[in-house]
Amino acid sequence: MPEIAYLGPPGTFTEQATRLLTADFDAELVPCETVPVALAAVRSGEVLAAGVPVENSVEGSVPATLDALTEDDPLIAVKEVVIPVQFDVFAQPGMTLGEVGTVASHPHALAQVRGWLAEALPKADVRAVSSTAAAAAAVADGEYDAAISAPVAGEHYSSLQRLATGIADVRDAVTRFLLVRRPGTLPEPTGADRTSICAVIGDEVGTLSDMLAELSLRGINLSRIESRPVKDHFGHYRFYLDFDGHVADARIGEAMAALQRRCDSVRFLGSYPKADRKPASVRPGSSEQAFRNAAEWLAAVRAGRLA
Ligand SMILES: O=C(O)C(=O)Cc1ccccc1
Repeated sequence: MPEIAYLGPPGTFTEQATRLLTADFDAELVPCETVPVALAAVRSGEVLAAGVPVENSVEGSVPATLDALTEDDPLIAVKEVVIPVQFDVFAQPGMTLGEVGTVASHPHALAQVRGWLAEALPKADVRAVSSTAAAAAAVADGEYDAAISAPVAGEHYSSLQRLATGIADVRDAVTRFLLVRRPGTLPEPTGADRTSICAVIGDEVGTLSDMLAELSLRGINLSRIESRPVKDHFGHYRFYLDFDGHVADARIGEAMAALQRRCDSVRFLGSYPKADRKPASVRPGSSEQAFRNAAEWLAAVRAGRLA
């Protein structure tokens, strides 16, 4: 049975997402302490793939994932899922909110309950740990007084009591997760796909706008752009781009080839079906047929077949 790594321990949001990402095959889920550890297990071949959090509707992208995707051998995303995230508070039995002196969670979770913490636990010492379930496990071990975790953590750490539920500052928050594996055959285009790339561009006038123009000229919808520093080169950045379409689509292929010419480097991070299954809107001049017609026309011109 293929092994699939995820940000553990059991009871994380990433475990729930990874179960959905692997719902169509038999998989054994392997908890890892961090996202880089999970991705290293994919790179070394220890596991087939990993489920990782990539972006949250409130707190933005997960920097550890973006960095770990690009700072070593290439990996590609083959599937995405978006799940709602709600948070509960867990503590040892008998403890009241007023007695909580230390509260732990994943940094992304802490950022999404800032308002609640300020109101309900204004004096508590807030500790960032590797995941929401790691926080619950640490509370069960007596390291902290309270954990902010996924509601499902209550099933895994059953010695704990739930002190509060639904504490997120923004209701309806969602997080996007990717299933990532070593490069190989790509998922088939579905007409409702997303492509992710990471591009490094020079510190010169117009390079970013030229890069974006390659997409807009071909009617490609950019759904996310994010920059992260190239760590050993102050002032240089990697740009992470998500756009609608599959690398097998003519307009996407042409845009990627243009980016490869213009940018210092481009890393392909995958083409995979969008979680919302919304088909890409394609302008008439950018359709597959339009590209085929144009290629045939050009071939004819070059062969001297036109009057
Ligand atoms: O710690 C977890 O449970 C995770 O899966 C990471 C995370 C944290 C907060 C929101 C979404 C994902």
